[in-house]
Amino acid sequence: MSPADTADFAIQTKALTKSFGKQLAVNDVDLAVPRGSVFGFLGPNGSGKTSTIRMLLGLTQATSGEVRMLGGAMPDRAHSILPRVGALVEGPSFYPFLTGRANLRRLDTADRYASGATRDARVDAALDRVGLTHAATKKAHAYSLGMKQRLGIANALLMPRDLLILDEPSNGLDPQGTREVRQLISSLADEGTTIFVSSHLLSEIEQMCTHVAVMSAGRLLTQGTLDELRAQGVQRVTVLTPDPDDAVRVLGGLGLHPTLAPGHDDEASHPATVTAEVPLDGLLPERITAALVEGGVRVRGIQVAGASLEDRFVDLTGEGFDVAG
Ligand SMILES: Nc1ncnc2c1ncn2[C@@H]1O[C@H](COP(=O)(O)OP(=O)(O)OP(=O)(O)O)[C@@H](O)[C@H]1O
Repeated sequence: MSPADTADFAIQTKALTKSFGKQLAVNDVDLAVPRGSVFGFLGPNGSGKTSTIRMLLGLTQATSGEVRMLGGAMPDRAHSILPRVGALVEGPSFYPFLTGRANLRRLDTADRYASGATRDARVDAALDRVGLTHAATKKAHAYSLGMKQRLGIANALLMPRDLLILDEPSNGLDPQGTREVRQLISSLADEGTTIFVSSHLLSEIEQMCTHVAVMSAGRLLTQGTLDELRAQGVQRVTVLTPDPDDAVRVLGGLGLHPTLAPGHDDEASHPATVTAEVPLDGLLPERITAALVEGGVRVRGIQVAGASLEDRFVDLTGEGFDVAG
């Protein structure tokens, strides 16, 4: 990857691979995360998200492949890149009997790029940024999970960042905590920070991201904007009719591959359901309806519905996604 190729990307990987013994946790992954995006890194548990993130940040060595972040090669240029990258990986750990503010001061002290002269101001600004000023003097053990997660994000924000990498930031949070984290991510994105956020929850990615990449069993199945992914799907036509055989014939004549829903009792007056996939760039609904009517099919109902992102991801991964918020 030449630097010119990577100028528009906050993160770019090429053939990134990590194996643990015989197991390929991350298999030949080419990620391209545009600058300014909120990029959702979606995949079921165990699909290789955390291993990828750990390689991006230089926390573990890649078995093979390349990583560039903010235009520089990792891990060679880590010393100039990492100060511009904030990260929340595998849940923050804090000293329970120190206050939120004292915890952040401690963590900042451990950062060799952070200046002691500006520490107090930066800690207070980060607490303010995540809405924890009121709880700054509370001990961390008294924080709710959502507050702890926000304190973890505050830690990632102690220095000005061009890129934030957040591994499952809503893990273990209740709906209110999830909402708080989502709002925080949106407002950080509004300020121009590129955000790379992993999740196993499709609904979460759909609500806050501009882009998404889908991982399954170590492989990157697809990536792009949410709209691009939706556009890759298919639509489905569903016809309710007492003339299912004619409907199958007419739809077949339009080049579709219709199927009759099971359970039809062949009783002439009972409507049956016939469905077929329709390519998104294919037939218009009105053309399908006209062909059915012209073919003598008594249409009691017709619906042409787009595939949801969820359908698309199930198609891609062959597994159900956790869609709950
Ligand atoms: N240190 C390790 N040693 C051996 N196997 C590992 C190690 N770390 C991860 N793995 C395996 O690699 C695969 C990918 O794990 P990884 O944690 O990257 O997935 P993930 O998508 O982040 O899932 P989760 O959300 O559950 O963490 C899993 O099968 C996991 O068991």
